[in-house]
Amino acid sequence: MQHTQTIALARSLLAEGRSGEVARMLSPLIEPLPAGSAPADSPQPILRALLARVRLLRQGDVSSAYRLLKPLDVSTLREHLSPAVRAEVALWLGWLHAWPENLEAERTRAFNLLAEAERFFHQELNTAGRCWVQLGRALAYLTIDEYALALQALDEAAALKERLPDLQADGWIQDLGVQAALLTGRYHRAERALRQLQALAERTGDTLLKGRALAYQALLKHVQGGAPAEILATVEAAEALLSGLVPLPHLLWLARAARLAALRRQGHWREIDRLLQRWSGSDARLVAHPILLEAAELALLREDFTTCEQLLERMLTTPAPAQSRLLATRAALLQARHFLRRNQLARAREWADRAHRTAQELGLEPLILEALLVQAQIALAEKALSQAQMLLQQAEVFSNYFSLLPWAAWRFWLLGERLQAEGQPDEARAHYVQALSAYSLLGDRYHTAQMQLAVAQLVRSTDSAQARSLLEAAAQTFEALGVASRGQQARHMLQHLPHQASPAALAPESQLGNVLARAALSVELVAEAWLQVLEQLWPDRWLAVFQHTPEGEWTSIRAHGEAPAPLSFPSPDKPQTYQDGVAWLQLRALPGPVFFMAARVAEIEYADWQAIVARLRPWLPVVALALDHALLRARQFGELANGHAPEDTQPSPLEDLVYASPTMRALVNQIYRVRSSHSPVLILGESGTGKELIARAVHATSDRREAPFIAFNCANVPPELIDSHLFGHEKGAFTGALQANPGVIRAADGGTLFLDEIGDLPLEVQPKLLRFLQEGEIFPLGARRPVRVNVRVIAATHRDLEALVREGKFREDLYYRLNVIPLYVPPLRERREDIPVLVRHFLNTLRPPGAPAVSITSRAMEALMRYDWPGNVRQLRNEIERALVFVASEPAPTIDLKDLSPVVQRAQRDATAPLVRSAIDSSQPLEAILADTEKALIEQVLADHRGRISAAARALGLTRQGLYKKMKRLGIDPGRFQHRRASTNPTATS
Ligand SMILES: Nc1ncnc2c1ncn2[C@@H]1O[C@H](COP(=O)(O)OP(=O)(O)OP(=O)(O)O)[C@@H](O)[C@H]1O
Repeated sequence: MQHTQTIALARSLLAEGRSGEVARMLSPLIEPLPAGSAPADSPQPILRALLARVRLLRQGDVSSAYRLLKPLDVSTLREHLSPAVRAEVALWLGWLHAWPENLEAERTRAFNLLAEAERFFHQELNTAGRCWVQLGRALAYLTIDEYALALQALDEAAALKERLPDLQADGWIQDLGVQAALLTGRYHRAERALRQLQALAERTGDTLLKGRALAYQALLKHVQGGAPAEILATVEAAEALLSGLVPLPHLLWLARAARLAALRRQGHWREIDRLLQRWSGSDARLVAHPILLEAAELALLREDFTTCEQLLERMLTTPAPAQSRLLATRAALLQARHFLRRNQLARAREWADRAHRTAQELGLEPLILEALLVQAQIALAEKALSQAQMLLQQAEVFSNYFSLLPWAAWRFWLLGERLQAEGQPDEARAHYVQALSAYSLLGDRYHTAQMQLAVAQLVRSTDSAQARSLLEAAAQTFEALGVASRGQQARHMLQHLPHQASPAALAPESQLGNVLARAALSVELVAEAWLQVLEQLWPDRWLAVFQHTPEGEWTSIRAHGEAPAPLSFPSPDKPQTYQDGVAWLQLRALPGPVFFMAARVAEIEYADWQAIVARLRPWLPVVALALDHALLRARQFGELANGHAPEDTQPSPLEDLVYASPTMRALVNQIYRVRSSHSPVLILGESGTGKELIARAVHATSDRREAPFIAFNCANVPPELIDSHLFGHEKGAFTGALQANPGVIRAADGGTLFLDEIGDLPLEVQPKLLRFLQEGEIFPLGARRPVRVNVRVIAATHRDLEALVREGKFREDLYYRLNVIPLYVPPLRERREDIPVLVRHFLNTLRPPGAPAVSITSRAMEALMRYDWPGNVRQLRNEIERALVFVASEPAPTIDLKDLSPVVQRAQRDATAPLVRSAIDSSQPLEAILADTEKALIEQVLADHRGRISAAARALGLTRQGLYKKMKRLGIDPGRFQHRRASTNPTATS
């Protein structure tokens, strides 16, 4: 067969994922290249590029791939090749320079080579080539710690891939997606990508992909607090697949990291010593940093401070071959914990601050959270209580992590320390007990013993029997682990315990932690454990645990005794209710399934029941955690294995709200935190940032979600009519009031009223609104009596309300009354990470039904990301809508730079002049460019003023007529910008 045919066949086999056959076919054809040159017509360069691709992607064999391509790694040589071969060679060389295990790699060359390849693929409309370029970029970004850019490149690769039948590209999109999601703390996204990766690995029989998927699964289980034994089993499976394949152990290291963490939790520290010893022998440079980090962690736990310090010193002074800033941040955190343990608090703080800064620069949430908690711990040791309190509050922004056991345990511990330092020993003990249970749920022996010590310290004078059993357990653990100083501390405390004549029997609930630790394997077991404890405290009654699914179904999970005949279920968002002789207690709240326990309680016994509930209250967070854990396991082991879709990351009430930035995530967390409050909310932010969407989200997550949401824009109603629109009027209340009108406040009864542009509320109406907020009553015009209404008010404005107060245009008392829960929506230019996801969202939602998918080039996306968006998300939405019209008639519609408005294009040109020059050169005459610019400018101003012609004309220095003329000439429809005006008529949504 001719080489040309062989190459064509190889390409089609590669697209089908049959790369093993390609390797067998191509290997014998490789010949040495003549020294110093590569003849233009030789098939060798392309054969080498294809084979290098297989060696790299299928076997992870960097050195063999590099041997094949190294002779071509000189640009003067590549210049002699045909453009297509040159692009292919540049692509795979780019990949090699991005590859984290390539110790000879120069990372900047990776980007140059990939750009070289992209130029050609772009001209040739080679979608497959462009997709592999984006994947190469994603890998390179991951290697140099640019995680947001890596996620963006992956999104672009995924969009290009939509039109390709390339299973291998699919595999890599998921593979790199899991890595990026794991590091940035997007665990649901990681789970989703992992499931797809596993399905693909199954379909293609690709062992490397299978092994990688298992390694990620082990890591995911670890960060989510999975049982150590299960983590170890997954790691073993991963190692069995990978070790035969991968000559360099960087990949294996992922699985090994999970193994070491599991062993650390189980207390098998000597086994860790042995493994580190073994692994450090080979490929020393590659794994040096992770090994040093692991060894330092262990030295710290053993309180061998000198070794710990030396190891970290060594690590911080040698640059790592990949992800060096990530590793340095981890090392800094460990330094901080190490100095904290030695009570050198100033140095500890220095390191923790440094780690916090770099974690923030990298945008890695789990590391930011870790830094915050270490900083809080240091502040507690410094007795800087308000500082500690502030740091712990900041950590609450990441509350979604606290449903995962490792974070929950740490948080309980710190809260315990804080309460102890504030002189609240009972509260502190409750939190330590929660930490203790969470650590034992995790199977973390060292920290369990540490919490046993902490609880014992607090109870030793009041309950020496409990203190004794805790101290004995702690001493044994510390001695077994070889942590001598802690063991001695426990023994010393044991010797000085006051003697108790007859040891009091252990209260049933104090065994609960241990029972739950075993029970967290499944929801049914947790329910059973809980019921058994309750039965001891409240014998001979009907007791049950129920689940309420998001679809609204109630199911009994476990029950003891006979259920009352007609059983009526409580409202799922009430933490505690008593109805028809049954007491209900919420065990786990939203999001996800809600759990309740029910008990038959006669009315006269209700007080006794409440006493039992009070006694059990400290355990409720632990039960909730055990349930969370069991649900997580069910997802990991059930659906992950058989490919079902789990519940989505974004809870459904917020599905219209699209975001990726940490600031927006923090905002969403805040919305969840205030969901059960009925206080007014004040949303501040520039025009078009999504304030109304946020208001809708507050409503949709609250217990008012079934009742109406009414939006009212104070700026769009003539001032003299606002009063009657808001508060309603009786028939004949004023001239022209031919019908009675209830007004929007009454229309929102039971639900939420959204008052947009509250800064425009006329001064005369303000006292009436204040009265309503204070009294919950309104006085419709012409009415004789006040009317009571139950409405939650959410107000929003883009104006500076404090300035309006100073200028006397807004009442101060009303401002304070509205500003109970302030929410701030940042402008889009301060959260550019949201732009790619918003763009994709609008590309999907704004195209007509049935129209083909539209993609976007990286140049266009880059321009969208650079532009400052004075009109925020609304302007971005208009921009995409406009571009979609331009490309609608293309067979494979793609938005390129030239399809964007000139102002946006300019943002890109300022950064990369040549790109825009080519766009202008290629397309239009000067008049057209000027017309476009003028059109975009007018559209932008119209967007900023929400279609108000007079205001826009003023801003542009035109008369109304002048503006109308221009709009007519340029084909601008002002109606498009009046979206908000249309929505001022009260609309009820539920
Ligand atoms: N995070 C987001 N995800 C999806 N769409 C968004 C997001 N933010 C804003 N939008 C869209 O942008 C447009 C403007 O949003 P919205 O009307 O909520 O802004 P606003 O801040 O209330 O504006 P104004 O201050 O002018 O009243 C809407 O079409 C909205 O759907």
